[in-house]
Amino acid sequence: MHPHIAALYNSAQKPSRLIVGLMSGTSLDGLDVALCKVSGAGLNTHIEILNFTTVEYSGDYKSKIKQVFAKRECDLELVTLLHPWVGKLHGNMVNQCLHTWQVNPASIDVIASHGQTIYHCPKSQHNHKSFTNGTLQIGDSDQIAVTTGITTIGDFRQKHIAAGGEGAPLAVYGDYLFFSSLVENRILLNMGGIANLTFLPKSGDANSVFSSDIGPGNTIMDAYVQKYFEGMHFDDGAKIAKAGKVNMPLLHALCADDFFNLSMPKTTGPEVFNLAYLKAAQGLTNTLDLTHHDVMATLNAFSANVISDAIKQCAKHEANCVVYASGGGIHNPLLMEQLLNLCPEVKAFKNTQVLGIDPDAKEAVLFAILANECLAGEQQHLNNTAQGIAGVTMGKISFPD
Ligand SMILES: Nc1ncnc2c1ncn2[C@@H]1O[C@H](COP(=O)(O)OP(=O)(O)OP(=O)(O)O)[C@@H](O)[C@H]1O
Ligand SMILES: CC(=O)N[C@H]1[C@@H]2OC[C@@H](O2)[C@@H](O)[C@@H]1O[C@H](C)C(=O)O
Repeated sequence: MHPHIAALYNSAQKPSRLIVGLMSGTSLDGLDVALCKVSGAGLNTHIEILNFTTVEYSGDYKSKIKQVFAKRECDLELVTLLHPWVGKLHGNMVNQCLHTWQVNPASIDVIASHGQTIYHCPKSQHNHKSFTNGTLQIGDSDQIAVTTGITTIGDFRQKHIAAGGEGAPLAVYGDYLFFSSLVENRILLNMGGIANLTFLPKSGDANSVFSSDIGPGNTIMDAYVQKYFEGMHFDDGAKIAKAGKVNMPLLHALCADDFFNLSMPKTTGPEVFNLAYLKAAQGLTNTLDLTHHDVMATLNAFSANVISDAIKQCAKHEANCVVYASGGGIHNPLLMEQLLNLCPEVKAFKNTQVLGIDPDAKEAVLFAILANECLAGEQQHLNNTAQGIAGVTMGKISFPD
C-alpha cells in the first residue's frame, strides 16, 4: 500500500484528527486558517477550534486576483499562472501559522482547502443552453501539499456540480451535522461578501433542511468603499453608511433583480452584484449624483432588506426560528440593527459563538468538516437533489510527494 494511503487509512480510524481548514472568500480580505481537532463523523462530529486567524492579503494579492475575479473576460495566461501561485501562497501561510502556533506539521492529519473562487455561474445566470452549472476555484491543492508536506483535500465544489448541484452553498453539509437541534428551529445565517443561510428544523428531518444564497452581504458595499474611499477596504463600523440617508427609489430598484424572485435554493456572486449593478439601478432612478454616504446607507439597507426577506421565507416554514449569524457582516452594527428591526418574527438573533464556533471561523471550519467526512464519514446524511443538496462526498486528495 502507498504510505500516504496507509496514513490516511490510519487517520480515518483515529478517535480524533487535526485538520487545518482554509477559506478564502469573496471579500478577498485574507485567508481564514482554523486549526481544528475533529472527532467522530456524521451526526457525531465534534469540533474544537484550537487556533484561528485570518492572514491578511497584501495589496499585491488583491490586485492580481481582482484582474480575473468575477470577470467575464480576462487574461487566460494570468489565470493559469495564478492557480499554482495562490496554492503556494496559501501553503506558505499555513506554514507560517503552524510555526507561530508552535504546532508540528507532522501532527496535522490533513489540510482542507477551499481555494479562491474566481468565477461562479449557475445555469440561472449564464445564457448557454448547452452548459450546466459552473464554478471555478483556484489555488492548487498539490501546491499546498508540496509546500507544507501535509496531505491536502481541496476543490470541494466540483463534485457538487457533477451531481447536479450549483457548487454552493456547501455550508448546509456542515450546518446539518454540527448545528442541528431537536429543541429549536434554527437558521444559520452567514454574511460574507455574499450572504447565505441554512434552515434546520427541530424535527431533524433531513428532507426539510434547505440552504440557499440570499444575495449581497458586503460585496457591493466593499467594492464601493474601495473605489471611492482611498485606502479603505470596508465601511468599518458602518460609519460611512450611518452618516447617510437611504434613498428609497434606489433601494427599490436594487431589490428588483430577477434573482430575488427565484425560489430557493439558488446561488449567486459578485458576477451579478457589483458596481455595474449599482450604476444601472442609479441610472434607472436618476440617482447617479447621490452623495457617497447616501449610496452607502442605501446599499446597507439593500443587504438588510434581502437578508430579512430570506429569513422571513424560512420563518414561514416553521415559527419561532432562532437565527445564528456568522461572517464579517456581524461586525456591521447598522446591518445588524436593521435586521433586528425587519425580522420581528424571529425568536432571537444570536451568533454562532454561543454554539461553540467563532463566527469569523465558521466557513474555514466547514471545510475541515467536509474533509473529515471525506476521510471518516460512513454514509451521506443529506441527499435531496430537489433542494440542491446532492448526497455526495466532496474533495480531491493531493499528496505531498
Ligand atoms: N468592523 C467591521 N465593520 C463593518 N464591516 C465589517 C467589519 N469587519 C468585517 N466586515 C465586513 O465583513 C467582510 C468580510 O467578511 P467575510 O470574511 O465573512 O467574507 P468572505 O468569507 O470573504 O465572503 P464569502 O462568505 O462571501 O465568501 C469585510 O469585507 C467587511 O465588509
Ligand atoms: C462559489 C462560491 O465560492 N460561493 C461562496 C460565496 O460566499 C458565500 C456564498 O457565496 C456561498 O454560496 C459560498 O461559500 C460558502 C462557504 C458555501 O458554499 O456555503
